[in-house]
Amino acid sequence: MKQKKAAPLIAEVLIEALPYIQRFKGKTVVVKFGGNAMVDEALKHSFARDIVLMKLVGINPIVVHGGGPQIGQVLAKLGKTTGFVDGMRITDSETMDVVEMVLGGLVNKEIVNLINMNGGKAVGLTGKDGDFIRAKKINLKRSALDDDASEIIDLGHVGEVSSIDPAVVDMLGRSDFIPVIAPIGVGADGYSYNINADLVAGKTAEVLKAEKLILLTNTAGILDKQGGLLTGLSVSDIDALIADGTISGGMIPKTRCATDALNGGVHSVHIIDGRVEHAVLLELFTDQGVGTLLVSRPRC
Ligand SMILES: Nc1ncnc2c1ncn2[C@@H]1O[C@H](COP(=O)(O)OP(=O)(O)O)[C@@H](O)[C@H]1O
Ligand SMILES: CC(=O)N[C@@H](CCC(=O)OP(=O)(O)O)C(=O)O
Repeated sequence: MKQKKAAPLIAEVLIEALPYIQRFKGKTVVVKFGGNAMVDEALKHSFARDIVLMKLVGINPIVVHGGGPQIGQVLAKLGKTTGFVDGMRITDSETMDVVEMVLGGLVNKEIVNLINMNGGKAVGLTGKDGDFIRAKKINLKRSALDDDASEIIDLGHVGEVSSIDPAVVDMLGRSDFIPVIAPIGVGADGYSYNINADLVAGKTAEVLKAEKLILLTNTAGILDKQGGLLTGLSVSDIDALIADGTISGGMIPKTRCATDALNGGVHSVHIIDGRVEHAVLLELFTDQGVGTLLVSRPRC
């Protein structure tokens, strides 16, 4: 039986959420669910419930998902290995087929199903649906920070977003539906492109003029070299942390997309710990928030 004295606490929590619900009602929030955050069933359900609750209180959640580890598992079963450069998977034609099957099929439909099982109405999309994510082959310089570097690394079918048509996602989001987007784009040549999910989330947030972009991952946020949590970071702080090697691997595209989104008008970006139950609700509706907050300018 529930203890009676918990009731004032519940009321307190709900009241704490009220100003946030009022502030975010009618606003779009893009939530990126990273493959590393999809670690166990309970967490996946808590994520889905958070998304459903957001929709019910009048926020417009748009889910963009990853699935890097899930792609890796299927590739391993097929006896195939792939390398990464700056957090991007080198993607040959065979790997692209696996990426499309895993992201557009397995992972996308799992998330759609989870949201629907928890009372939402999710609709899964890849960038091919309605031709809404146009992609082009990514040109990665030998050093991501060196604009003058002449050597381009060929990552195969890895793309970057050339444009996003917001119409289909906007239409779904304005109705009862919750769009769930797999990060696959289509080129002018009709080929599929494997796009890092963080990049798709950032561009989607920018194009939809989202209030917030929330990136769930498998760390407490951006950590310093001693493992301490960093927060209140500006675009210039991020550049410095990449240059000195504090930010590396998969955190590079994540922070790059975050800074692009901030420069593109998204109000705030949060990198939060997807291993914590209800991390999205804790970030949105509580005074303390969680994880790393990124802002466009240094805070005074
Ligand atoms: N400074 C940093 N702070 C936190 N994580 C970092 C940092 N630098 C590199 N990383 C790595 O980035 C990973 C998150 O990126 P990624 O594996 O692509 O996750 P996701 O699947 O959530 O997109 C972390 O698990 C960690 O290994
Ligand atoms: C180009 C590139 O690297 N694409 C990613 C797409 C999935 C992704 O981004 O998944 P996470 O968010 O779980 O890392 C990949 O192939 O793994």
